[in-house]
Amino acid sequence: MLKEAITYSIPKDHTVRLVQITDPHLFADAEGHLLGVNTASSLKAVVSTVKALSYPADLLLATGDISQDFSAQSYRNFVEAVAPLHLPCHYLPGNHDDLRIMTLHMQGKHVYGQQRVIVGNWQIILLDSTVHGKPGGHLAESQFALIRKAIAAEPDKHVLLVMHHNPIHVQCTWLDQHWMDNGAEFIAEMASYPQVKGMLWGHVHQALEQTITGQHGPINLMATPSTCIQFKPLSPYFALDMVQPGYRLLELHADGSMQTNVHRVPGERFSPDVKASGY
Ligand SMILES: Nc1ncnc2c1ncn2[C@@H]1O[C@@H]2COP(=O)(O)O[C@H]2[C@H]1O
Ligand SMILES: [Fe+2]
Repeated sequence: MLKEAITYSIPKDHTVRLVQITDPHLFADAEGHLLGVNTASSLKAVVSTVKALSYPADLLLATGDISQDFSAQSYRNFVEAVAPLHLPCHYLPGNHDDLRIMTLHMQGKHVYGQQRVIVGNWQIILLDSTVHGKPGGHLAESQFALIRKAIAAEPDKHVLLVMHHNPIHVQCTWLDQHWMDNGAEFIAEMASYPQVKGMLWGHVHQALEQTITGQHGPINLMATPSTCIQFKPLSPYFALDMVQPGYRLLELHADGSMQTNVHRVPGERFSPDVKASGY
């Protein structure tokens, strides 16, 4: 059975505007640090940067690794931290999340863990790519089934697929061992659906944009920086990047095209421990 979608009544010719925030790695303790970065402070800086833009977003996507300590309080902290944006928040789990604790404590009037959103001329499908106890991902058959049913239920909507793990390699050897290990199958099937226009994820703590040619036209692949530490692109071994925490804005046009940009916190406030070799 396909669960009901959350539907926003926005005119079909309207451009849908999204903010994506990913990998905040929060702790119960507001003083919690990940490799030298206070993750509550860096998320707060990202939220302030988004707010300062006065971007007319329709909703917020939170794409996993909300917590670094699996605590109930870390999830409550997240809901409180993004409240100043006054946006409905749609979330999915990452490898550092516990979906049960997350579901219980990511609570708020407009906080949703449901897997489908219908907004304007678009259907956004939020997938669970996690594998219990593992940093890497895999897309289960149940998630493929969800996508097939969702597309069949709304064949006239353009589709944005959102997940935590990267379905393609990002060319960081150490990190690519933790990718979505059936990403190639996933991409091959998705490329056959005319509705699928984009795929969006977190996990890799860096910005990446690629366009692939689907059977019916281009598909945009997008990865987004974490709101805390950044991984150095194209590094064979674990290495942090000194660029600042960031987020992504997306404009989904009614004709199926999209525009998107990554933005970062201004200044040089956040400097992780460059000598770190992992976490
Ligand atoms: N040095 C390392 N080598 C391989 N994996 C690592 C290393 N350090 C951390 N990781 C894992 O790789 C993951 C990539 O991003 P995550 O935020 O999911 O969390 C990270 C850890 O689970
Ligand atoms: Fe992460």
